Amino acid sequence: MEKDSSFLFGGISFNRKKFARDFDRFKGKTPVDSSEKLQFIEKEHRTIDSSLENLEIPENEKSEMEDERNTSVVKKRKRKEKGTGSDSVEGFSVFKSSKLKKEAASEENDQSVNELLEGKKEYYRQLERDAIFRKEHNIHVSGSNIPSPLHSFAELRSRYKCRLYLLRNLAELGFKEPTPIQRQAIPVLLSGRECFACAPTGSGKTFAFVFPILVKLKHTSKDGVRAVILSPTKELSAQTTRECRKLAKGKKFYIRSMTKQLAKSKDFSKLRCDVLISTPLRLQFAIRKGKLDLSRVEFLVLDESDKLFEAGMLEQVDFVVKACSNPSILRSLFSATLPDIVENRARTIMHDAVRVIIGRKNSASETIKQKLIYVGSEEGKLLALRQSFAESLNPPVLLFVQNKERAKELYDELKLEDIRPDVIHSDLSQIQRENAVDNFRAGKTWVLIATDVVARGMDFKGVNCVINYDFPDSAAAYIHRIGRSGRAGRSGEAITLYTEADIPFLRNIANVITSSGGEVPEWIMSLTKKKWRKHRPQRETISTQPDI
Ligand SMILES: Nc1ncnc2c1ncn2[C@@H]1O[C@H](COP(=O)(O)OP(=O)(O)OP(=O)(O)O)[C@@H](O)[C@H]1O
Repeated sequence: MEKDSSFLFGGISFNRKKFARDFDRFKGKTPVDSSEKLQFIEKEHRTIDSSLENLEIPENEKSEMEDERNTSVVKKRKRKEKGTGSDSVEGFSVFKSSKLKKEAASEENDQSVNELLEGKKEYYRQLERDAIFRKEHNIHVSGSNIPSPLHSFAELRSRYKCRLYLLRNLAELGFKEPTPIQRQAIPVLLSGRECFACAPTGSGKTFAFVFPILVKLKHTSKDGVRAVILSPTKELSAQTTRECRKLAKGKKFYIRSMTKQLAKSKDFSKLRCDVLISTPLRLQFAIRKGKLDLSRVEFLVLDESDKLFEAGMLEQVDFVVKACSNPSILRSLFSATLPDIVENRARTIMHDAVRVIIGRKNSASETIKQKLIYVGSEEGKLLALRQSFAESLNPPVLLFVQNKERAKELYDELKLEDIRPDVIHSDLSQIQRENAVDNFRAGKTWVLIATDVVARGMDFKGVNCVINYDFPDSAAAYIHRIGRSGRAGRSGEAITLYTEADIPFLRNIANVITSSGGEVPEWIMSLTKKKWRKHRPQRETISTQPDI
């Protein structure tokens, strides 16, 4: 391989030093006499064998190449047997000169070496094609033996024998081609590899993990839970359950969300469940109290994994991970933000995982137009908001505040205005929260005031604008909040209001804006970057009523 072509292999870890002999072999040293030729051929076989073991050949290609090799060995054996037969013909073989025999053998061996070299060249060509394709789709990978990315959904049938019903359901959903994360993460999981995946908000991560589960489960079983998907919130669990059922339509799988009621079951032994979607807390509760057995779980997905690894949930996640004790379990982590600390922690529980990053790690979706607006003080926020709504209100709009108290206050301020507002936070009952989500989805409410409880994973189609009424408390929170708009390639808008108290943290958000192609005033970029500690300053009460 020439030096100048190696840029194509970005993300593929091929150790040139380790395989120096392989490179040398392609540099054109050809043996001359036949004994040297035979030694060369034997060496070829040995090196190619060991190379096949060490190189990053996708499993399917590896077995194809091995098939090819075996066929050539069988052919060779047959030819040899044929040759032995003629040797036994009396009066003929005895006159055959040993020189002729050697030449014939050498020709055969030359042919098989050529075949092997051609196989290996084809393998390199495939690597190069994969690298070009990944580059085109902004897919970055690391790990060994990484399967080729998908060019189309149809390939799922030819490469992984995916059932027709799944392809039909994809077509019914209107999905014409895989998104970048689906192109790479689906083959990784279907090849039986564990996976860390980081891709922008709204880029189709849900189907990237649900699809392989449904392909692999094939049919329903009475053997207990076979796949577990952990989500940080009940809303997201309910949404993932719905998406999973959509994809499984027409097939009798038991896909369940761990509701409060279900978690209280005394006995799970008779529960038919193929895929279980839950928050860590409810699952921990069910395992402890209801003796839910997860020892046969074959797939474990940690969705919004960085959130799941935060203090407060980590212990419950750890409990669930331990309960999924099947030694051949396949684990995967998905999020739009994957800090190094989470990756490092996760590596301790994963085996030979493939890392798939779409675009730049921890960055916002490029389809969202991001703006920063200075409002001076808390009072200025309400003024700016009312002015903006008066000028143009393009619903649906999501308004984020920093805690439930402020959500209630802002709702009280806006509830009588002609903007059809509603509110969602953790003090509401499950039914009230579900209604708030459903009404917003159905367009019955136009402005939803929310805490970070709906900042992650929620797929409200067509949210035109996200307003950070209160400055987010981390770059990750910012990325997830604004990611409720601009989903599945649509455009969106995100406005972040900031006061004097927020200025020290502006630079961190500005970095996210610039890395996703947005523009930020020079003075903000020259601020010193401050280490985030949850930025939730004490803010004045939201009210236009004068204090008495
Ligand atoms: N191949 C596809 N073609 C078109 N649309 C798709 C495709 N795959 C998924 N979608 C749609 O894209 C939207 C966003 O997908 P999804 O909710 O999985 O995003 P996500 O990457 O998980 O986002 P988040 O990080 O916010 O959780 C959904 O409405 C989904 O139906």
